[in-house]
Amino acid sequence: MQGPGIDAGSQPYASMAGKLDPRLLKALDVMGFTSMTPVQQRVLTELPNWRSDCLVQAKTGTGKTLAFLLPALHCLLQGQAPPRGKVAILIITPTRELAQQIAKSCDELTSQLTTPLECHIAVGGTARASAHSRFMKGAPSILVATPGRLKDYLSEDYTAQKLSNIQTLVLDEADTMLESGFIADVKRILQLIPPKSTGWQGMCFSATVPPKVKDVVSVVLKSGYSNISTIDKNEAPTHERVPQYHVLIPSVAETFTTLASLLNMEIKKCSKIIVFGVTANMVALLANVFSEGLTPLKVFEIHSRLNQSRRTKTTEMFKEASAGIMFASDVIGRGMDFPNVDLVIQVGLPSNGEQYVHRVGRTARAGNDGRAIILLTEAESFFMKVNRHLPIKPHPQTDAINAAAPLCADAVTMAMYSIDEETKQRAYSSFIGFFAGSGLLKPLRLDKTGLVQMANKMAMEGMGCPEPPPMDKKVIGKMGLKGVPGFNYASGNDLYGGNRPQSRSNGRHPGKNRDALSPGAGRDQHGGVDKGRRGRGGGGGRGARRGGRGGKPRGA
Ligand SMILES: Nc1ncnc2c1ncn2[C@@H]1O[C@H](COP(=O)(O)OP(=O)(O)OP(=O)(O)O)[C@@H](O)[C@H]1O
Repeated sequence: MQGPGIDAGSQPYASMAGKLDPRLLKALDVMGFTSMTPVQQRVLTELPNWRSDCLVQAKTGTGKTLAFLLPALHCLLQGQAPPRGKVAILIITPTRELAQQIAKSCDELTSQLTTPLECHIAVGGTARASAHSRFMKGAPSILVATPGRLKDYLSEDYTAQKLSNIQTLVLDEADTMLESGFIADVKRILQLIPPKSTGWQGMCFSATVPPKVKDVVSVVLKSGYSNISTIDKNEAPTHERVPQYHVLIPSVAETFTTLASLLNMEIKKCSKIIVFGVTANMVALLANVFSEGLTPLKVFEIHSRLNQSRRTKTTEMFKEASAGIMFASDVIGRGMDFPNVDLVIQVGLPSNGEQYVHRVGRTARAGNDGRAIILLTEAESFFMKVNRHLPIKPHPQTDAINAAAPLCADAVTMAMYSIDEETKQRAYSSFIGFFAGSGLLKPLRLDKTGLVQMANKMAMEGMGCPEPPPMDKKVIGKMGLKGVPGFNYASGNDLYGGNRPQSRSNGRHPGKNRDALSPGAGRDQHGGVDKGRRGRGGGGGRGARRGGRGGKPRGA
């Protein structure tokens, strides 16, 4: 169980006998964890006491989950427990998968108690009624939640009563929880639980703590909180055990062939790989295309456009798998612990340097080794310049990868031919929406017309579309691109009207997703519906026609 280097130089857990609750120590033993990881050791030995507020930073995959669970559970077991049925430990995470993973670790840690502690989950995308009923009827001591569903629980007085005796509040992935996407929810949640003055402990954990986080951390931590970091100021926030490379391509049109070429080369060395794409719909396209015989490895797919039961099943299967490629959006970009991932590939830009670090951190966990590669266009290579602290070097086989890319063109074209137009259209639309809404046009030196031209090039040269995929005028307007030339305009009716031919469907994309045509169909790091970001535009997602139509392409 121990990774080869995870416990280097750290204390054995046996040294905590008499300090840490013996049932937790026994559970650690059963889990096979004999030594503390550095962050676990620092938290357990340096906090003034285990009820102290803290901001803790340690690299990805170094055991931060146990570093917050152990002191919180110890205090619950050894201190004055709240009345039965009331939650003592509240853990907030950005994604549903991470909530499920943390709850599992919590259950393992409490497995040696005679009367088990109940750890419940409150996340979106699941049957709310049954989870809520279990929560209300049960005796939950720990709740792991995503912000949207937690806010929903807290908005009902009788449910909020269950959370009226909080002892510890943990913000996992604290920097993202305190960023613009989540901070409003977190602040609302804080208004609905007992005030900080009641004395609950605040714990904030992340592998990345950009300076701006320290300005807002006071919403959960009281001044004078302990600041623990296992990362030296001058050190890169990624593992030294992860060589990191970039592969540059002249234009987005080469994305698919270059990725095919790169994977052909890499699977000689790596068998468990995660490929991150820029948007959920782009990930869906990649997963579909590579399922069409472009790789001998089993293909997995995860993003917010899939229903939660499928996401959960895929997560479990990929955790168990010894080999395979997971095409993923940022729903698994942070915190997720998939054992033995050899390689992380990022196709296109991450949302920022922090997100790059977290994605890379899906490999080389628990002391293991790994590699990371980012595939960017020449124009996107500004990412390396603005993130000079990241040790990303040119891939030593860039020339060979680029030279072999055209040889993959026929296979990619064939694979693209078998993909339904709706999947391509959604990828195209989300790609435009992502760039239009991200503030990336300036560093890319693109204007809006250039963006549409870039997307059209990708669609027609990379995805095999005979013309730019149709776009609803309203959606274009919402993206702030009204009047920009190059679109293949279509009204919602034309896009989804009754005279569409049958599209190929393999059951993977039920097409009930309205987001694909909305400007909100961009980044996927907040786990989709939990944040209430579902798009309003589009029409109810039925098939689309092969080859598109519905309006003249202008320009492009
Ligand atoms: N003391 C330990 N000894 C050996 N392995 C451990 C120990 N503690 C945790 N691990 C294992 O290390 C892996 C990474 O742990 P965890 O997921 O908590 O990392 P993390 O620091 O939270 O990562 P991230 O920043 O990506 O969220 C898990 O597989 C976990 O079981």
